[in-house]
Amino acid sequence: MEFILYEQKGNVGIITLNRPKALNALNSVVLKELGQTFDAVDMETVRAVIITGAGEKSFVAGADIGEMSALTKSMGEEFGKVGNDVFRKIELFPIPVIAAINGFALGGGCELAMSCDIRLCSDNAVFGQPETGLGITPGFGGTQRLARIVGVGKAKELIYTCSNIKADEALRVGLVNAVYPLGELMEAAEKMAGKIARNAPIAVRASKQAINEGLQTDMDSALVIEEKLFGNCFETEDQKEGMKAFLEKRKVDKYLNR
Ligand SMILES: C/C=C/C(=O)SCCNC(=O)CCNC(=O)[C@H](O)C(C)(C)COP(=O)(O)OP(=O)(O)OC[C@H]1O[C@@H](n2cnc3c(N)ncnc32)[C@H](O)[C@@H]1OP(=O)(O)O
Repeated sequence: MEFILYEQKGNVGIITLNRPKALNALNSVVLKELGQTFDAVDMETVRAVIITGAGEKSFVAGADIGEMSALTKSMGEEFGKVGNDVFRKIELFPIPVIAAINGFALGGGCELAMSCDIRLCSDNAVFGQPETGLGITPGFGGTQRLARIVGVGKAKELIYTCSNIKADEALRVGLVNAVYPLGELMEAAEKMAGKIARNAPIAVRASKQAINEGLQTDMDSALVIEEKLFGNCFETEDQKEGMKAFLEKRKVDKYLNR
């Protein structure tokens, strides 16, 4: 991999976008490698993934403007599909993905963060969708996910005005879950990932699936989705052990993922 670093620490996979000279901007190679990295995650042992940027200045400063400057209409549509396919893979990834946003998260960088389940950022983080200032729309899902996360009015304001927001406002509008001093961000992300990894993996995966699928439909249909996934948990060894441990007033040593 030229632009992606990956390491597994216990049950947590850590992906680092490593193109610091371009503030981790996303060109076609980075996007391809990012998709391949998720495909290669060991799903037997990894129970949560963290994605962050190399350096202390930028998570991802957007899609690569140099590459995009030469695109035609059809090439632009194809580039949008490349990014959307990778980000949809992340959004639908079976286990939780935490974005540890360590600086600029602009355009495709903000869109990448929004494809993750949980967003934690450092106090130097800056978010924005500056695309209309470049003559394009957001193209990796920003018109859809930003409105769903911060509300239609705020999303339209940010996209129409190309205004950036800092970490404190991102927290206020619900774009991030929490803000940390830069030097504490990864520790906080790994701590949260570790908490997730200690819970029953089948139940965590089923919860992500229920939320993702339920949001696509009406409440009655969504509750049926939840009922089926809830019921499935009762044929797992982890459910038997989890409830037995409570009744025996002890902690579960380790869920077995079965
Ligand atoms: C479908 C998705 C679409 C999109 O994402 S559209 C793109 C959205 N992103 C942006 O518009 C942000 C573009 N970048 C900037 O505005 C600035 O950067 C920053 C405010 C993030 C940082 O400014 P400063 O601290 O002055 O650094 P610097 O000298 O501008 O950047 C350092 C190096 O990083 C390269 N770079 C930064 N962002 C991108 C990018 N999005 N695509 C390609 N290269 C980028 C620069 O060019 C430069 O490189 P060199 O030193 O060789 O000139």
